Amino acid sequence: MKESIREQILAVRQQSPLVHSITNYVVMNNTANALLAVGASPIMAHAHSEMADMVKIVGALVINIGTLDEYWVKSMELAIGQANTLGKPWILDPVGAGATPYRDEILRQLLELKPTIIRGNASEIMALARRNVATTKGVDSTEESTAAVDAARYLQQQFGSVVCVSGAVDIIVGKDTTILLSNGHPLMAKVTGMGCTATALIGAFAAANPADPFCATVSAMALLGIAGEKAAKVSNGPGSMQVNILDQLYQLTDEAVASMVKLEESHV
Ligand SMILES: Nc1ncnc2c1ncn2[C@@H]1O[C@H](COP(=O)(O)OP(=O)(O)O)[C@@H](O)[C@H]1O
Ligand SMILES: Cc1ncsc1CCOP(=O)(O)O
Ligand SMILES: [Mg+2]
Repeated sequence: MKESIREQILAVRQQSPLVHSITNYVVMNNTANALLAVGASPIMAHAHSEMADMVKIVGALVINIGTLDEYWVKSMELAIGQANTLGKPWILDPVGAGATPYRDEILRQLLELKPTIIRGNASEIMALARRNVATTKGVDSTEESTAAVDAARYLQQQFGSVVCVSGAVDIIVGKDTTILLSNGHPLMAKVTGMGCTATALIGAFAAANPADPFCATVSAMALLGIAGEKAAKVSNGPGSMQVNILDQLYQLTDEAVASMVKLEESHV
């Protein structure tokens, strides 16, 4: 797996894939900068009239419901329809799942379109699977990622998606394999849009490596976690952390990621 992570990082830098995001107002700038820092190319667009043409020219589509509304939901459906027709990977970030009935109903409809990859925090993944949802706190998790493993497995089996639950430990659930990554730093959760950034980077890795969405997800999460770890060492708080992560995403070599990754694999 470590060798595959190295190859995937190099593939993103060599190919510089174009990633289309329909994402929320809060994180547009952060995620565009993170995509550029890893060597990918961002485009954000949501006009109905250009969705089908836009998806034709991109390598992957990121759907993030953070600040959804009725117009944007239609944009999402048009873009996903085209991605599915063309066999391009699309990644769902169920921001705030469980917060309101509207959000949950839209997510139910989006799940039927079978995302290639789903990435959310534990509360969101549990709400998405409608499992053990005790509490929700908007966009932040009230649960540890380990509490959402059953929910992630359920989603994987039901919709065929690779499912990533992020948190102190990132858990990536594929058809036959589950990988746990223990990189990262608590300061990452103090920067808004860190989860959305994870999802955007997964988009870049899935675009460069469409044949292996599981490994693409592991690679993106490993890179971000290690960038967070290194950034935290030179940051004074959330403000400097936000910019230092971008520098680390830009500077980290594939060798450094392979040597620093804390990865545990289970075949279940
Ligand atoms: N306590 C923590 N320790 C280490 N890494 C963390 C921690 N909390 C979040 N992260 C990292 O921050 C990124 C965003 O994850 P998370 O905070 O779960 O997403 P969201 O912003 O959607 O709630 C992931 O790369 C995750 O590994
Ligand atoms: C605060 C907020 N409100 C709507 S979207 C959003 C950003 C959430 O970003 P993340 O899930 O990456 O923390
Ligand atoms: Mg989130």
